[in-house]
Amino acid sequence: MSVINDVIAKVKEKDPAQSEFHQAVEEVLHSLEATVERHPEFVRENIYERIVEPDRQIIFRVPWEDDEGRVHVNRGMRMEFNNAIGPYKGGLRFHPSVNPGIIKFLGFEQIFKNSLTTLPMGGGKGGSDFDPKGKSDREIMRFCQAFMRELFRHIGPDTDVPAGDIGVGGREIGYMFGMYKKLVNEHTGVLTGKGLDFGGSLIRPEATGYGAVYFAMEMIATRNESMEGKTAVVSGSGNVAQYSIEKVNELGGKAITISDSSGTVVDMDGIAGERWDFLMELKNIRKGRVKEYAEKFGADYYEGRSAWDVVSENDLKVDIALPSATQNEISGEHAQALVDRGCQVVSEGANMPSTPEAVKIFQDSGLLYGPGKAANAGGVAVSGLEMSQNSMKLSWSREEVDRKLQGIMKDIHASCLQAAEAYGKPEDYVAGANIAGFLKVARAMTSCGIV
Ligand SMILES: NC(=O)C1=CN([C@@H]2O[C@H](COP(=O)(O)OP(=O)(O)OC[C@H]3O[C@@H](n4cnc5c(N)ncnc54)[C@H](O)[C@@H]3O)[C@@H](O)[C@H]2O)C=CC1
Ligand SMILES: O=C(O)CCC(=O)C(=O)O
Repeated sequence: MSVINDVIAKVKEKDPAQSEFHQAVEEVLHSLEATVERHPEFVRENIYERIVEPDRQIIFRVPWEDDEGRVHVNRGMRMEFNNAIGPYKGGLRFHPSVNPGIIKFLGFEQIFKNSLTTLPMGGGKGGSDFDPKGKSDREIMRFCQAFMRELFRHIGPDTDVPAGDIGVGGREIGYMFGMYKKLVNEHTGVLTGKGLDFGGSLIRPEATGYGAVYFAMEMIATRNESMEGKTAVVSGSGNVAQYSIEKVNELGGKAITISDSSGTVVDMDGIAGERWDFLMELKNIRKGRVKEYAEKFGADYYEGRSAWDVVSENDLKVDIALPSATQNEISGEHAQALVDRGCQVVSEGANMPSTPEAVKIFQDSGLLYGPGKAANAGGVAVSGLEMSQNSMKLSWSREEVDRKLQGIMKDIHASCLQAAEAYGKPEDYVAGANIAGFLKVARAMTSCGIV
């Protein structure tokens, strides 16, 4: 059996129920086949097997009290995956679907994504099966405090620096930061995505969405095209979706969809101006459903259908797809429908939103497909810039951070293409992202010995 197949078989044997983790490992390791012959030192040091095993898996109880005085117990976790090139870094997800396999897939992806940013950050991810939907602000605060009462002993500005992900935004980061500060009696950059008044960076909220659109622009530019006049289908309506839409509008494109777990809105007039402002208020302040947007502006609403179902079932023209909700949201059938509707670019704001069948269809069709670990790296890149600003005890202007973000996305795009070319997979962004992200981490692991 090849080194790669042997490692994949062991991963499946050890944790048979972790399908998302298997999926992420298979995708990355198959891309790395090309590195095996060229780097006997990585085989000798058994880097391929070492990199799929987290350094540490922390799982803990989170007891909290609701507004009626009832006590609930959720499960919290933090997968500290790999710190070869810097402190563990990656978000926290609060969603009822959270389990160790999902957090491991996210933590594993984060290793390569963080390496691609060129900033010194290792990979980690965490979260809880807590469901924020329908909870009062005080309940969210009590949950975040209870979560941090255990997590604080495992993290630190030079050890592990969490941030947001699904269900965790500025409000939750604020509550967790408050509890960390109370427990440790230190005001340090232990979390990113903080409020601007207490150490946050300008552009961090925007960074993942803006970055995914910057990455899409880099890809389109290889075909001498631009965003001007392009129609974009966006899934989700949270942080990543909101700022992807804003950037598409700013660059002369038109974003026509938003979705949540209840359904999808199609607004052929474009989600811009007062409509985008309404979305921001609806989702970030009132925590309402996208259906209200359709009611307010008379847009079409498809109950129980995802953005990709709607594309498949209707004759929607699509130039650009920006999946920004969750893993495996795009099936093979959805992918085929996108290709059939003329989609030219897929830039993944979400982590692993395309199933392996979808990825194959995208790649075989010749469409420009930017995998999440490259396309959505702008969020963690600006988190890295927040860490730098915290260490230096200064803050950069909006323009400065955005300029750095654009430079990083451009460089990630170039490194993907260079690595793909160098390892015999020209123009393959999946292979390029995996190989470029891996090489730096593998060299660091080799240099640091067997630890
Ligand atoms: N926030 C960040 O900086 C980064 C986020 N990501 C990824 O982007 C994606 C979206 O994250 P955020 O916008 O931060 O979260 P969010 O909590 O702000 O928004 C999540 C959105 O996805 C939708 N969603 C979640 N689960 C769903 C499901 N099972 N079915 C349908 N819709 C669902 C929600 O309704 C919501 O609109 C996730 O895959 C996340 O891992 C990736 C890189 C960085
Ligand atoms: O900003 C961060 O540290 C984490 C962002 C994140 O969770 C991700 O890139 O998926």
